[in-house]
Amino acid sequence: MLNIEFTKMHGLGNNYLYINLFEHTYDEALFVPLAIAMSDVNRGIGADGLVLIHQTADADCGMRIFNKDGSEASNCGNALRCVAKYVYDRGLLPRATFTIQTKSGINYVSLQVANGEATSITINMGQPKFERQAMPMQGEATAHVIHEPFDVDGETLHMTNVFLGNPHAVFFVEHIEQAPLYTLGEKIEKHPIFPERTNVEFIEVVNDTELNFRVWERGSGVTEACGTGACGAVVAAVVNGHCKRNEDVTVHLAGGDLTIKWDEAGDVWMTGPAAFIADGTFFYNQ
Ligand SMILES: N[C@H](CCC[C@H](N)C(=O)O)C(=O)O
Repeated sequence: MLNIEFTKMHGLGNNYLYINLFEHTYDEALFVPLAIAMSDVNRGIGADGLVLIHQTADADCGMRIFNKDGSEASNCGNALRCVAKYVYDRGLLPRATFTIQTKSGINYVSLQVANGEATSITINMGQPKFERQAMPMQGEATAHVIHEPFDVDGETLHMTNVFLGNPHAVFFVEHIEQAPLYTLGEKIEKHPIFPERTNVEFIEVVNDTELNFRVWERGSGVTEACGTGACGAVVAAVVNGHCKRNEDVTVHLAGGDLTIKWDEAGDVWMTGPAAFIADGTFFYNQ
């Protein structure tokens, strides 16, 4: 049996189990089954997935994220904010600005701090891509998908695709509470047109600086919040003429609000909270 020390944290209710690889070393083959076992709410701890905090020569620290089905993703906005809070509050990186490496690149982080704790975290989430090949999505490799008809389960929706280190299929709806999250979320996630699946976001435009948002996440299902998804939603809203570049947009997710801006330089900025829930030991029977 392996005793696995972990910290549970959440970003607007999107909760992960964090393992500090600055202090522990495990076999690489362990992480996928461990993500599944620890995320299980009945026989494990219960979470949306597993996040590894590790050292890297390319940035001040590194992060890997596994969804609760064990699939590894290349980026995670809520986990980035939680990792930033973890390494600052626990003294691994006692600085208010630093970089975190993910599989999709290097993210610049700046913290608002009070009494030795990070109270709000701002992250440069990089520049969006729109080509089908980026998602990836079948069809003409360099084509963009902006408000295009998309047939699923006998319905025709209009889809906008945005890649921000991970794929987002974004759909605008009249009323967010009527979004077909549970009826179509998984069908879109696993649609054969997406060979590596996709995250699925439904957006209601409140006005040009406010969006209501719900998400079906690849590999985790419905979650309270999705940071990369909120960034993708704002980018999709701008390219569809609902919001403006270089303006703060408030995204109302089920778990709370994020402030997102797609600036003139092309970078997408995300600002929001992160919180500790518990420290613990998981007794893992391999
Ligand atoms: N399910 C996502 C990873 C987690 C992203 C989300 N939790 C966020 O905060 O960005 C994927 O497979 O691409």
